[in-house]
Amino acid sequence: MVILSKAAIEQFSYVRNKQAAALFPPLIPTVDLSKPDSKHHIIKACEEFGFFKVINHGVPMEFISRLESEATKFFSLPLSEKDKTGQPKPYGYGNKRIGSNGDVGWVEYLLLTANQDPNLATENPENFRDALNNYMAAVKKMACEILERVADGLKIQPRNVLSKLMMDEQSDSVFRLNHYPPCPDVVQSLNGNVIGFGEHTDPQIISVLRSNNTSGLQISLKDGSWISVPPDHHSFFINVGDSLQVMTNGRFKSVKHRVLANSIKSRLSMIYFCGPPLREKIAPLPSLMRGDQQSLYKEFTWFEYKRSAYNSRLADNRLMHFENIAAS
Ligand SMILES: C=C1C[C@]23C[C@@]1(O)CC[C@H]2[C@@]12CC[C@H](O)[C@@](C)(C(=O)O1)[C@H]2[C@@H]3C(=O)O
Ligand SMILES: O=C(O)CCC(=O)C(=O)O
Ligand SMILES: [Fe+2]
Repeated sequence: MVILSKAAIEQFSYVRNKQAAALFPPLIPTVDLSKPDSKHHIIKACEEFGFFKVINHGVPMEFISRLESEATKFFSLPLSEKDKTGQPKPYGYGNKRIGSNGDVGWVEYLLLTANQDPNLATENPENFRDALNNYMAAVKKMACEILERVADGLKIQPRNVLSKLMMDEQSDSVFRLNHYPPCPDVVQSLNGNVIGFGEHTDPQIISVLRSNNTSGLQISLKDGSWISVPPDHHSFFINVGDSLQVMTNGRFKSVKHRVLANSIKSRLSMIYFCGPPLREKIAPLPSLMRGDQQSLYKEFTWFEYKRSAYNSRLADNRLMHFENIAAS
């Protein structure tokens, strides 16, 4: 067996990445929320990538930094302290295991409901809770604005047809803090990749992601190739989720994404998943359906979709079970 030196391994992964970058230059669409015409850019990005970056978002940097510092303090606690939060069922503190169907990754996380006061079992959780509430309120407002611009861009009325789902008191939104510690195995693995969070699509309407300046997030393009998303700690990234794919009858595609672990730097990300109320029917918006166009999906509620999603593995195609075969 040939044993490769570390330098040789690095050379391999450099060549691979260089080729990928040459073929697929970084082309993440950026939307400036301060621009009145941003709705057109949002629609284009949702159609082409199911993903875009948001600048001039209006979320105070102070809220972001405070939450980052509280989250860093939380993840620095001894494991026994973090475990007091309780295992994720689905909410709680999780370490390496993602969901309950056998997925694992180089990650620890805190998963919380976004609509109730977070249940934090640490000593003096007041500052953390306060930072979470301020951050979530500001991000929710921005997500609402984005969904209203989506409605405007799609020329559908009323403009809160999508945003009202996540603004509903009973919306089933989720908040997640992910911490990816530096991973020593990255340099030892042959292709230089260790999975932090395996490939998947998010089940909700949209997800609003912010991370520190450590790379790792990748999105899959329509041709199946992966591109790295350059980190930007001042900006947010929006993922189209499965529910929005259905509501647009497939015009927008939920973006497949994953996170690769980093050998040197830790990554901290915070994601707000905008979910509808459990009772909500998830179906194509009638005003988007032309003539005799049929729904690509059978009718289902968010409760039904969520139940099915939480019984699936990360990489599964969750919408497959809800496709309307008669329409294809
Ligand atoms: C493996 C799983 C984790 C997940 C529930 C699931 O069974 C399949 C969907 C996963 C996902 C991906 C996006 C979000 O991070 C998440 C909270 C969600 O709503 O769906 C996770 C779920 C989880 O970690 O519990
Ligand atoms: O941590 C990240 O940057 C992304 C994680 C993710 O996709 C998720 O939690 O659903
Ligand atoms: Fe995700």
